[in-house]
Amino acid sequence: NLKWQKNSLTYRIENYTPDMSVSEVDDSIEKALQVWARVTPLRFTRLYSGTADIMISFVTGSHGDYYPFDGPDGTLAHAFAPSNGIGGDAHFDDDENFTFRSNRGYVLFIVAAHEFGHSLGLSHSDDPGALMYPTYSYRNPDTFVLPRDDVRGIQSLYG
Ligand SMILES: CC(C)C[C@H](C(=O)NO)C(=O)N[C@@H](CC(=O)O)C(=O)NCc1ccccc1
Ligand SMILES: [Zn+2]
Repeated sequence: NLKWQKNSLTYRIENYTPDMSVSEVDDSIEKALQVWARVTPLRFTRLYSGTADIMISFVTGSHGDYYPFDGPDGTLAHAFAPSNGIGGDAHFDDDENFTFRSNRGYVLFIVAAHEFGHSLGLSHSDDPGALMYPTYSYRNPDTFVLPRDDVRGIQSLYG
């Protein structure tokens, strides 16, 4: 499944990292989804129970899929391409220090926006300025604008 066959998607935040407040996590996740919603017909609805298309969790080490996390740094998170079941789900390595906007630690909004790119069907980009470039670089969440390469990529799927 290259992409979702529907424009209305649901998400659920299953648990929280101790690194930030609940409202900071909620805000980071919501803004990360809006990054993609703004340039596509996609719409996201939050669920507080049951199974959502995009299940979001903070986990460490082995956590029930075949891709155990690796402690601090290295892999920060992973997400599964569109499909039913684990498809779309995003797991964040809670051995990282996630932050709301500081450049100490990893800005959750930026990591989440990258992961949701995968959740929607995007692979990594070789454009060093792209959000979907394989490695994290700090960007100010207050001034973040989705780079052109990412707009092109997502609109080739859902434009
Ligand atoms: C092979 C995968 C599982 C590596 C994994 C990733 O790309 N997740 O989407 C990851 O955590 N990559 C690191 C970089 C690395 O492991 O070398 C990363 O910084 N990912 C988060 C990221 C990347 C670019 C922009 C924003 C966030
Ligand atoms: Zn990635």
